[in-house]
Amino acid sequence: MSFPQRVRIAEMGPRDGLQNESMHLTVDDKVQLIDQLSQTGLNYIEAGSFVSPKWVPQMADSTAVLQQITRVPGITYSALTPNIRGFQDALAAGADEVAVFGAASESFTQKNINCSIAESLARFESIMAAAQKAGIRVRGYVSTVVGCPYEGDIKPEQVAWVAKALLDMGCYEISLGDTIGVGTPLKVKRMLEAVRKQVPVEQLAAHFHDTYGQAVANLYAVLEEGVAVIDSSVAGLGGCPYAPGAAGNVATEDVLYLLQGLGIETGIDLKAIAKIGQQISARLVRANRSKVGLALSNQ
Ligand SMILES: CC(C)(COP(=O)([O-])OP(=O)([O-])OC[C@H]1O[C@@H](n2cnc3c(N)ncnc32)[C@H](O)[C@@H]1OP(=O)([O-])[O-])[C@@H](O)C(=O)NCCC(=O)NCCSC(=O)C[C@@](C)(O)CC(=O)[O-]
Repeated sequence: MSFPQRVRIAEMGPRDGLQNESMHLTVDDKVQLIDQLSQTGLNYIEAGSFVSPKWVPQMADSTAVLQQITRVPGITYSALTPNIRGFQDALAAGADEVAVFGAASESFTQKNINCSIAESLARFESIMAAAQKAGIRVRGYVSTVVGCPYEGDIKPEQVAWVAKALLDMGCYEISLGDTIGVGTPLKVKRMLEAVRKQVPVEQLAAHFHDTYGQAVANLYAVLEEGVAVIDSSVAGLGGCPYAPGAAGNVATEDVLYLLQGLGIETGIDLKAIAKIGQQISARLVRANRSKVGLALSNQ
């Protein structure tokens, strides 16, 4: 396989990022972040999630956020929905698209959404039916695709099975999450090899966390195999509340720098993203976790 000519970045900062930052931002702060990101050339921003506020209090104000952002034509503002109630709330708030989220590990599924993998798939079926009726596209996540904080290594065939189940129920794209960032290039390649026997590579996205600093290397490995959609968070914001110790998503700045070096188009302004990364890190009173962002800020 050869590298794709163009890659679509799905910006996760406002959702995956902020859901796990200890400082809770105001609605105005979140709206400002999304509005700034909307001016950088991104065309996909995950803006919030419609989950239980007892489980993830940081996302409790997603309705207000989605209602107050300034929408830029051509950008998809998406939201995470674990059940039919979340789907209805996301729809009412004006989400353009929703995402269901499952996992390849039974224990992680229990800790994250309080049900088994089979029960989660049944819940998603009802979201799929409602989404189809409303004309809304649904993205599917599979978490813990190489390792689970509770079960250790995960078999590639198990990931392929869950990914195929999401595809079969109607998800247009499956995002493969290395939730705790334990992957290495060989491991993610082996996982991808199994998944692409079940799901066309054109319908796969890579969602890698950077806990062990391997995310950019892992992305290089899957780009070589033709994956052309990458999830990332400005300044490497976040982590996962049910994956203790996990770092945030790979930083958008770091991904853009990698892609620029490979001559792969994204249409996104790296300097503009880096500036936002510095600002949001300062607002959260935390270090910027993008090496590229830090390097650019010193120029
Ligand atoms: C799925 C549930 C709700 C089940 O939680 P449950 O406790 O089994 O559900 P329940 O139906 O018994 O409801 C419990 C309470 O939650 C309420 N509730 C129920 N549903 C909703 C809703 N949609 N919105 C708002 N409230 C809701 C419901 O009304 C009730 O309220 P109470 O009567 O106690 O006051 C819960 O486990 C949950 O919200 N989990 C979300 C966990 C989460 O958001 N995790 C982070 C996102 S996943 C991730 O980050 C990974 C990813 C996607 O990025 C990829 C990767 O990195 O791998």
